[in-house]
Amino acid sequence: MGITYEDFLDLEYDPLDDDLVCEFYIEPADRMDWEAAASRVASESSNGTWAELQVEGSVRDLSATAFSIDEEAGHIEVAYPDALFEPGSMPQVLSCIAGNIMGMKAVDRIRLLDCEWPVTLVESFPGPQYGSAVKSEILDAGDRPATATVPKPKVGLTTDQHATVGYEAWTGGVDLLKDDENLTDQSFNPFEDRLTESLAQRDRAEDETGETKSYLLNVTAPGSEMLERVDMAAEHGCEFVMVDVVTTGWAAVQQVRERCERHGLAIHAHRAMHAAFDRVPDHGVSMRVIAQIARLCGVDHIHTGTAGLGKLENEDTEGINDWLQGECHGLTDVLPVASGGLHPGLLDQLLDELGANIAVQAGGGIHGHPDGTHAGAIAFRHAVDAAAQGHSVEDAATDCPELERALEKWGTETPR
Ligand SMILES: O=C(O)[C@H](O)COP(=O)(O)O
Ligand SMILES: [Mg+2]
Repeated sequence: MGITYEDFLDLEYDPLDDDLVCEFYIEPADRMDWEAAASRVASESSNGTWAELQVEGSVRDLSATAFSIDEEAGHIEVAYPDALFEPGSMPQVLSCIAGNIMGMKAVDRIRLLDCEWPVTLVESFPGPQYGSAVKSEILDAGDRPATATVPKPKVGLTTDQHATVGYEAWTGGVDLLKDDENLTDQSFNPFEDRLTESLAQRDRAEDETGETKSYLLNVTAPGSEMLERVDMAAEHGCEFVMVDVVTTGWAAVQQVRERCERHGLAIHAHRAMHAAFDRVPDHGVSMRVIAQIARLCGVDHIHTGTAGLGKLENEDTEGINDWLQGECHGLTDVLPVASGGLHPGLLDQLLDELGANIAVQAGGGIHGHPDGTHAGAIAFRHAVDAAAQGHSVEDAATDCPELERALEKWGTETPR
């Protein structure tokens, strides 16, 4: 007797401890019942196909099982046996659980909502080196949020302008200068020049302020070039690299993680393009799962949104942050980064929602200050410190004219 998709459904199945359990939202296609749709998801994402297969023996041990169907919520759960996966290979894992099934005609919509990662699979990945410990091991942020800024315009500043903006922001109180997602190695601001000039300004800012400062240097590049940029960052005394993790791909992130361990560098993950997977609520891969993948692969920071306060659509920032900072078979946590349309007037609300164990990043909310970057950085840092101590930004503005000016300009409104 062969294997058909019906073999991939067992509503009595109790997942084993080392099964990977995935929760999906699905909408079965026209004339497809729930059981048929759920079993096809389990089949196509493990070792079945549309046709009956004439095979016997241990190959069945690699089959996934759809074991729960909640028609009202549209949720199904599928358990995947450990042996289906190549340990430590995120591309292979994703080619199963978020592969062909995303385009399968048996379902009109399918979204990977959440995963329960078993210890065996988790232990095959490195996880982060530092996580939220970057705040004390690399920076002087202590119990307050770490602060970061992206020079704006996001591309087009010369190297000298970029490094000067860094100096102004660092001396205004910001911990981290950050490259933007689409700034890598362009003619107007070449990678190595930017690295050396920014770090020279960083050293100057550290001498003047007595605070530790660092730089989130975007090393995103194709192939071995990215690893060479990681090496360069370490040689020049940078403590972080930044990677556009979705556009660059998880295999490359895993390579960067390995190389960063050699140098003791922390990884800041920018999630540009995540919304192609997670913005449409009934299809794709949730940001929660993207964040889980990033933690397993070993990033130390990842952007998880602004709890709806900033300029970008976000899904459940709080829940994602809780997962990133919760227990997962001993993995180091990840420091979530709130970024995208933040300004000082939003920080008390943001910290109310997300707590202080985060990094907060503002580009426009610092460089768009009426008195420029330095004043913008002072306002931003003052608002962060006040919010971390439970004060409202309005109260905090009474002894900080820069913050008062920022509030006059932006109030406490969400930008668009
Ligand atoms: O990469 C980022 O996080 C953005 O550049 C944020 O920029 P903004 O603070 O101006 O929205
Ligand atoms: Mg950006």
